[in-house]
Amino acid sequence: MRKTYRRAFGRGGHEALKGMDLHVPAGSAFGLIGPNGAGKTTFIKSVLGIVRPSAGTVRVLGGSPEDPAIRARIGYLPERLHLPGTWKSPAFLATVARLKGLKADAGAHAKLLERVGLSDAVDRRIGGYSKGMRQRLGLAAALLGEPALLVLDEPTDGIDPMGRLEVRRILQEEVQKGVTLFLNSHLLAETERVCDRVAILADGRVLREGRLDELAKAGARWRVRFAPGADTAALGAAGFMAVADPARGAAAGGASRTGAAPAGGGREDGVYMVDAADVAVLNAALDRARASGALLMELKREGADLEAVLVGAVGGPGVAA
Ligand SMILES: Nc1ncnc2c1ncn2[C@@H]1O[C@H](COP(=O)(O)OP(=O)(O)OP(=O)(O)O)[C@@H](O)[C@H]1O
Repeated sequence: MRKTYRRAFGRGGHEALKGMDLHVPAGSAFGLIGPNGAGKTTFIKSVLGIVRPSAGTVRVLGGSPEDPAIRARIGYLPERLHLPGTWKSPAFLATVARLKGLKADAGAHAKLLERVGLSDAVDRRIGGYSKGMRQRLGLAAALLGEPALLVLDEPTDGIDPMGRLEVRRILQEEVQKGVTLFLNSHLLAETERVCDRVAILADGRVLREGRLDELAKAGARWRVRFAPGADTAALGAAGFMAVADPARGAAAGGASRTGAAPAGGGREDGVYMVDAADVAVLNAALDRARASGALLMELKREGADLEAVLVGAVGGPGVAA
């Protein structure tokens, strides 16, 4: 799929999506991540039928996103929520339900508000809600009518850690029920906790896509500390890179993930990095290190988080638009 935003006058335009091909399996919890301006919102809008692709097609829940029957099965939480400040949340949900063509069901709406932790705030005007409360109300609105697909743009924006836990629990319950979740979040830890699949989008193209555990495994890096006196040359031959961190003393906790020094330049504190796609490779490297007389003191997985995968795919700071 391609999307070029045309200029109002004259020729040309801005190509936001440059040949994006993405399949989101039904029932998955799918996270879309990428730098600012990558095209994430454009893609979401095309899934919702708000933006029409310049080339290619979008199929959602087996149909067209422009089909009202398909749209009715999608719950959407936009990044920027516009809520009527003078209203109260039950009236807001009732109106959204009517717009979605759902039957009026005050009891179901009350349960939904309880589920998102807003039952104590039903008598208050929405204008007085905190950012987190507004997000929760938006989530309740997205959940109206038990959608088959939930598209959430920054759902935990402004929500405190306990609230995030609650939102995550709700999203996990939905996925367990068979709902497909499509999440766009800058909070990578959130995506990591909620999603089982991830696509990395940058400059209008999908750079990586797959199961989170597989993407993470591919970039697995381990931080290892050996007892003083290890043979650095032998460790280098076994794949261990001495960490080059000028800040002496920060080795165990604060050295740069990418700051590896050539083998042979090992530091007194014995901290090294080793890349190992799986535990078998890791253990083989450790066996080689031990065979050279090195004694293992600490071992910590380093490169398997989503941030490392993203930086690895996109190329590190400075690429964000
Ligand atoms: N209506 C529009 N008209 C023209 N250009 C647009 C329009 N909407 C988005 N763009 C451009 O398309 C590109 C992709 O924007 P988009 O909002 O989809 O990115 P994004 O990944 O959601 O970014 P962010 O993470 O900052 O929200 C950007 O360069 C943006 O300036």
